[in-house]
Amino acid sequence: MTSVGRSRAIRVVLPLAGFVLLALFPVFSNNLYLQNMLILTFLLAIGASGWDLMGGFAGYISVGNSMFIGLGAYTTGIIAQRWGISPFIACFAGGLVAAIVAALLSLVTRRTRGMYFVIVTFAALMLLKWVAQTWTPITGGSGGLPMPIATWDLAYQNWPFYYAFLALLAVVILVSMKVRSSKLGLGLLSIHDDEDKSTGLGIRTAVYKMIAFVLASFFTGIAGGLYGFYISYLNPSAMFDIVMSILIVLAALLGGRGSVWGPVLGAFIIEPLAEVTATTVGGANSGAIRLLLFSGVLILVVLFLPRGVLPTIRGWISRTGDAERLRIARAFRPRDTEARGATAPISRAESTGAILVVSGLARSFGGVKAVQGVSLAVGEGAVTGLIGPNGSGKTTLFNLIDGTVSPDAGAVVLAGRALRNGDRPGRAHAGLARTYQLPRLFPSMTVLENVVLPERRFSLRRIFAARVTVAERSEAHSRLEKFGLAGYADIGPAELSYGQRKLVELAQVLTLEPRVIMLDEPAAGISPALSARLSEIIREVNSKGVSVLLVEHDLPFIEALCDDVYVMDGGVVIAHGTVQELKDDPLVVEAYLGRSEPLEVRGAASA
Ligand SMILES: Nc1ncnc2c1ncn2[C@@H]1O[C@H](COP(=O)(O)OP(=O)(O)OP(=O)(O)O)[C@@H](O)[C@H]1O
Repeated sequence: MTSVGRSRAIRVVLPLAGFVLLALFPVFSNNLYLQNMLILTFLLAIGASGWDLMGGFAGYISVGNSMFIGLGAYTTGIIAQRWGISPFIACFAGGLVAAIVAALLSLVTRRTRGMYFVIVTFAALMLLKWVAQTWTPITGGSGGLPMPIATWDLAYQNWPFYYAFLALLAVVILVSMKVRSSKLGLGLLSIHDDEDKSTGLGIRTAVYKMIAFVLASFFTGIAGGLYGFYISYLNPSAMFDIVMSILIVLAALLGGRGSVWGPVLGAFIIEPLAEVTATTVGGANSGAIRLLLFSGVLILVVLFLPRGVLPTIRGWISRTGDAERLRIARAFRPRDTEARGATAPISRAESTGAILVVSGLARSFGGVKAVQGVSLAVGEGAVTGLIGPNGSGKTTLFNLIDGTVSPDAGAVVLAGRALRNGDRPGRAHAGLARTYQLPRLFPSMTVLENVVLPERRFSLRRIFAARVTVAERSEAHSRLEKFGLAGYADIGPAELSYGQRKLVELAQVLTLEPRVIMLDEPAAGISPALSARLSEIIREVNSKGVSVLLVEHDLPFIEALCDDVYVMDGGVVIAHGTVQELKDDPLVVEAYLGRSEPLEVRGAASA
């Protein structure tokens, strides 16, 4: 058996064996203490696995996920008490209510990032606890809410609870696996790495985050309903418990966030510790002491084991594999990266009409007028240049065109359609793509996954499709091969040179099948050989009908590709024409070089 086959077998056999052992445990042992500990471990593992969908995959840290346990428990309790429905059935309504609250929170937080999400989830937990305490007619207030008493034969002990939790944990693990192996998981990873860039690649990040949060809360809510039934009496402090929220985060972080098994492993480590402290820390301040204790452990884990147990171990194992893959990739470095001679620029005459029209775009940052009423047009099938000295507003103009920054005034029209502000993925779907001055690839993915990630159009069905389909893999492979990067498909972008990363970013945006690509200084900081190769690639992409707006300081590079060039200075367009026309324009020469000598456009950089 190969090493890949062996590791795959281990990944299947180990969890199955663990599951069978856990399933058989109550049959062979009637130790109620251990059964109770395992039930609480399952609850924590379900909570931590759910938390990980947002916290681990997408990087959105919630410190209020125990609210879903509380919501599930109270919904189940109220339904069971009022309508006599079994809590084993009512708990699904608990999951639904938790999911609805998560959807509402997602809507509220859809424009917030980082710390704001932490604060909102904490505030929601406190608010719901207050509601449970004060809405006495429904929740029983601080006095609590009794759950129905379990009616099965005592000989079965806690079996129904035990197996219900174990089955739910198995479902949550399967869901987590499905998320990981689907486009949803890939999209969440892209949010984790660089959400801003992700939206520019057409990913509807707000929808991805909402689905992850709703999935997590649904299962945590069901678990909450079962838990409420198990402990038979609900009170607001125990159900909306901040210590439980901390334990959930701790289990996911300790085991390893962003992985299927990490949060489960973490729960099996943390729950026994929580049990020990629950029995040893007593007195009036026991809650506060446990909160301090676990918060302290959380800080230690973040400081000293930031990736968690499982990913750290996996990292040790795969380091040798990665080094080998990189060695093979380098051995197959393509021969055709030598510089090629300059070819004729792509003439304005070859293009017809304008595909991209920018009119009157303006944007200030405080007192800095970065872009002031800029208008320009990119002809259909043209490669249009945009040059200007540092700080003249080129990147800001790109940000305004692709929707990263909203304009104070002006409009962008693509293929005759005015683009809506505030809908960046929509601009990508309409056919607008861009690369960055400093390439921004997603470090948590392989090169191939980076190329496959962009979303041409949004559909819920696509979100649950395979992370990389067979067709996508072969399409990405052939593009990487054309770019001379075939051997690098399965390694991380961190292993690539700066220039190679620029090429991968270009390969990535081509997945959008764009009508216009905006390239921000593609040749900056790369070798002359790679620069020549890039020039060839741009030419080839353009020959397939893709229009290009090219920002570049390297004038020979610009001259080789385009004869239609805009010049910006101080946030405005000061000239427009062919490179030959511009190089004699005193205004351009003055702005660009700060002195009145003709611009040197041929020779130096292509030498
Ligand atoms: N987010 C921001 N906040 C404040 N000022 C900004 C911001 N973005 C850009 N600016 C300012 O706007 C002006 C134009 O910057 P911009 O980066 O667009 O120029 P550029 O032509 O792309 O320069 P370079 O060639 O060096 O990349 C500069 O004065 C810059 O400091």
